[in-house]
Amino acid sequence: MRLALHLAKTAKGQTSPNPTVGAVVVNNGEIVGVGSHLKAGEAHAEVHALKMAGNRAKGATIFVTLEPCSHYGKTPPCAEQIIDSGIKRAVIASEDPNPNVAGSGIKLLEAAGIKVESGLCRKESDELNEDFYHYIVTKTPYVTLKNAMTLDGKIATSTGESKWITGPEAREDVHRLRHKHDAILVGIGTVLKDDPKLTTRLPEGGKNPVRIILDSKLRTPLHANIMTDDSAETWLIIGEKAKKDRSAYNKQHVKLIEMANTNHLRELMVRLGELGIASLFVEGGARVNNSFLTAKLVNQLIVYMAPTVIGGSDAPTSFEGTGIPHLKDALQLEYKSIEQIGKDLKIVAKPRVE
Ligand SMILES: Nc1c(/N=C/[C@H](O)[C@H](O)[C@H](O)COP(=O)(O)O)[nH]c(=O)[nH]c1=O
Repeated sequence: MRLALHLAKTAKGQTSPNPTVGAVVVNNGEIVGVGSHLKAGEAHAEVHALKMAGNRAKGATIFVTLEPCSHYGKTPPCAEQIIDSGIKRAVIASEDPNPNVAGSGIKLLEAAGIKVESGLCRKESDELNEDFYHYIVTKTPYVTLKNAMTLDGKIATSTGESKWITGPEAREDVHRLRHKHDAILVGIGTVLKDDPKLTTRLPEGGKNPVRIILDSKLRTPLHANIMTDDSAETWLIIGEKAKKDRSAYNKQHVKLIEMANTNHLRELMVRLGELGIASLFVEGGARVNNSFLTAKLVNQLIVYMAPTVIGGSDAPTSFEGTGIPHLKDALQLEYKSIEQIGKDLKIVAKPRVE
């Protein structure tokens, strides 16, 4: 199962809106087939592993990180293919989170006389696809909010300098996160201040997320990187009152999405969910962070903390704006991991489930 989980992990970022899944077929203690789901619409992990096993799947055991599908999607159901292959035992980490199909794959296997055990490494498997589970159930994107700040919580100096607070290793890690997300969101403030590319730039390459800009008054400059660089889509979230002359923004990779009120982030999450965004990476700035914080839309917080101190009451912190006035209403999190990356700390925290 650990090998199946590793196979699933390596494809994270490639399979949206599907989960990442890994499968391993073992016959008499020998690995005879392995597979991962590599791209939505293509073969599922189990199919790759069974194809590799061939007739050595007969009497074998399949280890799979997510319950085999039982419905006809773009490919025939895996449960049927497992049955036809002669597998005699199936070990499953997690049941399918889709309430409509949870357990039906397992039932099909058991009805065909296959011995099924579920729950092995369930926690790791569920964590791997937490965004997918959230999206399947809520139809809105799973939101990861990322901050890069100094030890004293600043994201820039009082004179506006911010490049760079964190080191190259931490910044490369941020690009790994971008690769794993369907979309990246920043406010117009970040576009005007940093003119970011918001693309995934990794030595080994990677997928560019859709670039989403909260830009109620349509102030994105036409010469901005996100407008001139068409290697990724750019969606501008604008208000109804945004200046009418929108023709200049009429580009192949640019979409204008009009909202009655761009501050209604929950409504925006529904719209993005409808547009197939299952995972959203919020990279600031501080006012946007505050909006997601006060709207209680943060599903995961990732903080890169540099061992530097800059101080200054005018130096901006990660969450500006109103903040949460009373401690009793503070966003309560629990630490999931704290690791050092280069000179910086990477802290992953998730809202505490009451
Ligand atoms: N200032 C820092 C960051 N700053 C991140 C900015 O808010 C903005 O997302 C970047 O400028 C994006 O640029 P591009 O997409 O790479 O062209 N982010 C970091 O991780 N560390 C820092 O030190």
